[in-house]
Amino acid sequence: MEALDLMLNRVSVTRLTDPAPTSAQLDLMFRAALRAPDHGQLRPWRFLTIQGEARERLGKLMAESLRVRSPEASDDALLKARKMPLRAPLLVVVIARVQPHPKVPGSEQVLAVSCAAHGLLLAAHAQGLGAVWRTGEFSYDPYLAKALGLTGDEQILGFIYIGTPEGTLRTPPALEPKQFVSEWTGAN
Ligand SMILES: Cc1cc2nc3c(=O)[nH]c(=O)nc-3n(C[C@H](O)[C@H](O)[C@H](O)COP(=O)(O)O)c2cc1C
Repeated sequence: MEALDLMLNRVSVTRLTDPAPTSAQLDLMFRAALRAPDHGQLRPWRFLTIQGEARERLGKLMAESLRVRSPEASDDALLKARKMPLRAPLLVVVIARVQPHPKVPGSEQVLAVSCAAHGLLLAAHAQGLGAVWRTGEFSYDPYLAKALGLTGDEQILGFIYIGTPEGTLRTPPALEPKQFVSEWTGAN
């Protein structure tokens, strides 16, 4: 696939099914992620892959974390939480590990990890896989972060759901650059 075709046409895919990416496909996705721009080459990222039965364990943890956060959560809400990770054959948890640095503020480190997540999405699309970046309440849940082994300087930037697209891909929305871009000349 041409690089520009990829960048112009990537869309998120929410309806995902088996098969999961192969380990060779995943390897390429992570290699693309690791090419993210990275001020100071701090490599401020870490990723967890979760597939197969581990998704059920993650769903159990999500339901537990919801119960801890909202003891009044309904059975329906708990069941929904439990099933969330089953929406794709494989999930990548994107984790930012912000470290103190004299020249690179934490916000820039988070931006670098966010670029890495975009690299994952692009490399998934380039290989005919489908992927979608989700956050939601569980990305910010300290109980879940701890259960997943995150330390105090780490944060979840998202769960990337990856699999085989079910059905045809959406047409990307046509946005006009001129709505967002203007030239600054410095004159006047
Ligand atoms: C940081 C971040 C968090 C997101 N979280 C969610 C989410 O929790 N649920 C969701 O449906 N979309 C979420 N999205 C948006 C989708 O990933 C996707 O970009 C959006 O649906 C537009 O689709 P497109 O990528 O095909 O343009 C998130 C995007 C970003 C960048």
